[in-house]
Amino acid sequence: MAGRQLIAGNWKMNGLKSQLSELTQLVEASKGGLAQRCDILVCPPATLVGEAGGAAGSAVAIGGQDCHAKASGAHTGDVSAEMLADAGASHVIVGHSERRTDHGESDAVVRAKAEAAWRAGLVAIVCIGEVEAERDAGETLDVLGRQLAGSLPEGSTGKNLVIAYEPVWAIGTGKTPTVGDVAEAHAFIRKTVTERFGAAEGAAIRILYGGSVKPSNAAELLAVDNVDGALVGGASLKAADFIAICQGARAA
Ligand SMILES: O=C[C@H](O)COP(=O)(O)O
Repeated sequence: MAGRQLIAGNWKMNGLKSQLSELTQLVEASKGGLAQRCDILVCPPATLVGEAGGAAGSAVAIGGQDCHAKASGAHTGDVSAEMLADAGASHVIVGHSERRTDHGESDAVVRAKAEAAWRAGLVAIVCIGEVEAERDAGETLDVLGRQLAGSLPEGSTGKNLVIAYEPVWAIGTGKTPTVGDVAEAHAFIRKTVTERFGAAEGAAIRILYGGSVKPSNAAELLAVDNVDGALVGGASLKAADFIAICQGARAA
């Protein structure tokens, strides 16, 4: 178990400036005591990272949703980890299944992006997870093992890395694995990182669960062994829902 839980919101490609009023409500709740319960992170679209950082102050951490592996250069439309850090981000999600699917990102690309995050001083949130056919074929742990081996850089620690386990079939579908399945996957991830990075870092690396987390199931999922927080998509867009999920965090 890695101490305080981290509840991270991923706004994905949602959010105009008006969405920042939801962040403002979250900041108020954080200052009002929610931050004592868990660490809170919001990853808005890149267009809002700077403004979100200004609104969040130190009450809520701000992260990016992706970064390029290089620091700068001729890569139209891309954003570097250095740019995110410069705008006020402390974290960046890499290897989300939507990036892996929409942009063909391989484990090697994800690993390079995690290293880029570190170069810029950001915490990398590396996403892994099986698709439904792999789950149905009983291949979940094989897939996770392969993705961990390929996506995590050498030198991963509890300070520079967070892992998000997101079964792809549970993302945005309202379907969630059983708590037993979540426990099995997280125990496997813990064992894998402990074997590779040693007992201290293996224990310190936070492993988030993601996929249809909402106020009604958050406390149950967050109580599972080796679940060190949640990566929340749709339900992070409404402050009231996200606050309710944070309130489901296990007391440290
Ligand atoms: O990054 C977040 C995940 O993809 C989960 O999304 P969701 O909560 O909308 O299922």
